[in-house]
Amino acid sequence: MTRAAVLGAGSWGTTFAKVLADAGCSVALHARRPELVETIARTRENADYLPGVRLPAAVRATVDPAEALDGADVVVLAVPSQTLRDNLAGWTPLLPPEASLLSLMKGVELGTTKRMSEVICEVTGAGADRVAALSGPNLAREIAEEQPSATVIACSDTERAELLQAACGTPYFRPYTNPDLVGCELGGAVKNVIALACGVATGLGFGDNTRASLITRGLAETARLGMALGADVTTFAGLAGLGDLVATCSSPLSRNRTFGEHLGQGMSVAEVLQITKQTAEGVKTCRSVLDLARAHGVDVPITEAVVRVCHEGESAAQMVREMMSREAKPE
Ligand SMILES: NC(=O)C1=CN([C@@H]2O[C@H](COP(=O)(O)OP(=O)(O)OC[C@H]3O[C@@H](n4cnc5c(N)ncnc54)[C@H](O)[C@@H]3O)[C@@H](O)[C@H]2O)C=CC1
Ligand SMILES: O=C(CO)COP(=O)(O)O
Repeated sequence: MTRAAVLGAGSWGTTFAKVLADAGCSVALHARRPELVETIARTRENADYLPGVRLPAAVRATVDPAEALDGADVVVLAVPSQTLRDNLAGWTPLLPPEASLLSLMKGVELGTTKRMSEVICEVTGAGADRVAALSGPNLAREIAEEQPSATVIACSDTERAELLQAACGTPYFRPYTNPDLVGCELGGAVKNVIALACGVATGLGFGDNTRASLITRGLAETARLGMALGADVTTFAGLAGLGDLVATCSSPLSRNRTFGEHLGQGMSVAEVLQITKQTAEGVKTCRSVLDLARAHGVDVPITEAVVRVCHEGESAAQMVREMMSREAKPE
């Protein structure tokens, strides 16, 4: 039986622990707060993040990362992207040397512009063949409710990707493999930025034409950046590209879209941050994506607009005016 350790008991970490258990793994779920561990053990529910979802008996919550990691074949990382480096510093000495390291995170590190797999390799010293990323249209709540969906497991080592695919496939969760780690990780990170823009449009009262325009042009800028970074352009037509972009930009469950919607309704970034309890990765990752794009000479107008609104005080209305008055060009 595969032994999995899931580090991070937020909405996606907890949901993925359930997926792994339903796929037949024995799962240790590491949470930071002892009271949450105690509640999960007593009620079989993580009421803070997934109220009403019963966790299988094969999920064991623990506050001790050493206990979670002891004997793990698969280590799943599910913390906010900007905290990963610090989290890993504590966990690295405890990692079993042969374990696969699977990132669920969708962000790019501020300052370094590194993707999560790059941070993992750098901090842990693991070879690239041991590190994988899972990305796709995977809104946690829907998966926790066992609504059917598909995803991608990206790893340069295809055999390892296939082992991970087998470890987390269930009747409601269908993983595909893809060797294009760069494209899959970038698709997951940039879609959060585009979802913020779609949220702003929704908050301003705009409808499906606006949203579809942003999704389509957002995909174009993601693919341009991806190609500059060496990704396979076909990845962006897949689940980790278009699939995730459509789900996140369309769903009221998305934290990024909801964040943008509040901005579009006139709230300030500080006000929205105050009422946002979970991670909306795009708010910080938009800056890293813009840095990456500038370093590679790639035009990313939607990302630029999101950076202006999130970090430079531009209003949502001004953002729309500026985007719609850009110079005319061929598609
Ligand atoms: N929730 C979702 O539907 C999906 C989320 N993701 C990605 O998974 C990653 C994790 O997201 P969620 O579980 O949704 O986030 P969340 O905000 O629900 O939970 C984050 C978890 O990380 C823990 N954590 C550990 N160290 C932390 C620190 N230093 N600061 C803050 N929190 C810390 C928190 O205690 C919490 O359990 C993100 O990169 C997100 O983009 C990807 C697909 C779906
Ligand atoms: O990544 C996600 C769906 O695939 C979740 O999106 P949010 O982080 O915006 O909720």
